[in-house]
Order: sequence, then structure tokens, then C-alpha cells
Amino acid sequence: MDIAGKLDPTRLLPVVRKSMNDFAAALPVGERPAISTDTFCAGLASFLTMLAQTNEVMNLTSDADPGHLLATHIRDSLAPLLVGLESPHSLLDIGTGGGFPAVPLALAWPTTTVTMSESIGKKAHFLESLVGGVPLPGARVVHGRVEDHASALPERAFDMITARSVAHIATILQYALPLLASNGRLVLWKGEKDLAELQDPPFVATLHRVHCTATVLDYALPGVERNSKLVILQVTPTLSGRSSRRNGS
Ligand SMILES: C[S@@+](CC[C@H](N)C(=O)[O-])C[C@H]1O[C@@H](n2cnc3c(N)ncnc32)[C@H](O)[C@@H]1O
Repeated sequence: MDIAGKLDPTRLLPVVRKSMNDFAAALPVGERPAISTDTFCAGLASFLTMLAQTNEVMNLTSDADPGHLLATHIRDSLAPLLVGLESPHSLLDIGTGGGFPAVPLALAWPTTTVTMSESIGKKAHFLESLVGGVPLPGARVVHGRVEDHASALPERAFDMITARSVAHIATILQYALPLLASNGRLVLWKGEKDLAELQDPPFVATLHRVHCTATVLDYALPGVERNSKLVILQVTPTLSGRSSRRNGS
């Protein structure tokens, strides 16, 4: 079906508002205003329109239908609000792909500086088009593998790093450690079966070495039967044994 041909952000706006109003009921009361503003809903409508249009020529997502994306990827990207995580000053999203979770979070947290890291050139180019088009004034894109970007991604600069469906938890922790600010949090979207990664011996050894705690928070999206998890890794600042090495060096 040619979804993109039928879309424009103005026509989509009532659909976005309805979905987000329904979702707001599942959020802690204090988080509801973040997704109730005109700017948030208009931004999401622009994002969904641009995603559907670009998906006609490039495979960004398997199903670009806005109703489907609102009920699944958009709401799932907002899981940090569901569990009551505070907005960070500076967020790095590793492997943003078609825009998740960075774009919904950038819209919900307009005072946060958001960096989207993406290794595939055409996806990074699409993300750059979102910065001007949605628009996302506090966002920027760094094209390339996150572990290769010593200069573009300053060390210890991010008080939150996110990654959704990117790599094994041990791999992401290794990428994130040099970039996390003191007391910063690494937030990972994981399914029930992925939790075995937390028992992986090399990962457990790294946790001990860098004095990092792991917390698993359950969340449920409205209308979705299975529970999902956010795994939150936090380094104890004064005890940190973090190395500044990148890319296996
Ligand atoms: C399965 S997609 C998930 C995309 C998005 N996070 C989501 O939840 O829909 C994984 C993305 O991570 C990117 N990626 C994988 N390893 C990466 C790395 N080391 N640095 C930057 N991007 C990476 C891939 O190019 C791909 O776009």
C-alpha cells in the first residue's frame, strides 16, 4: 500500500493526538505534560510522514503505517517516561536507525541535547533530514560506528546513553563506558529472553571491574500483552575503573 502518498502531517495530527492521549493515561502523572504539547504532537506527525515517505525508497522499518508505529515503536521509545526516568541534559542514542528511540525522546525532552549515532550512511542522511524537517533543534547526527568517533563524541559527556535493538549488552557497555558522564546511565531496551545476557561471564566481570550496577525495570505498553524491560546500567562515580580506550585499542 502506498501509505506515503496519502500522508501529510496536518492530516495525521488528530491520529497522533488520540494515540498519545490514550498513552498518557499509562504514564506517571508528572510525565503526562511532556507528550501533551502541540509541539510534541506536530513533531511526531512530521516524523511519521517523513519516515513513511522515505521508507518507500529505503528500508527503514518493516511497516511504516503511522497507526502501527504509534502503537509500537513510538510508545516503546517513550518507555523511559513510563518508568519515570528524569530527562538528561545530554543524551547519546547508539544505532538510531530510522529514528528510535532518539526522535520521540528528543520531542518529549525538548531541553535535552540529543546526539544520534548511526553507522549506515543513508540512515544517517535520513536522520539529518529529520533534524531540519521535524524539526529537532537540540539534535545532531554523527555518522559512523560509535566506537570509532573519538573526536565527534567527547569522552564522559553524556549523562544518558540509550540503545534499542543494537547489540549484545556487553558490547554496548564497552562502547558506552568512555562516553558516559560521572553518574550517567546506560538505558537498554531488552526482551525477557535477552536477560540471559546479564549473566554472561565477561559482562559480569566488566560490571565488577568498573563498579557498575544493573537494574531491570518492567514496563507494559497499553494493548501489548507481554511485558518489556529497560536495563539500566549505572557506574558508581568515585570507584569507576573506566578506561578511555576505544575500538579495542
Ligand atoms: C536493528 S537497528 C535498530 C534501530 C533503532 N534503534 C530501533 O530501535 O528501531 C540497529 C541499528 O544500529 C546501527 N548500528 C549497529 N552497530 C552500530 C555501531 N557500532 N555504531 C553506530 N550504529 C550502529 C545499525 O546500522 C542499525 O541502523
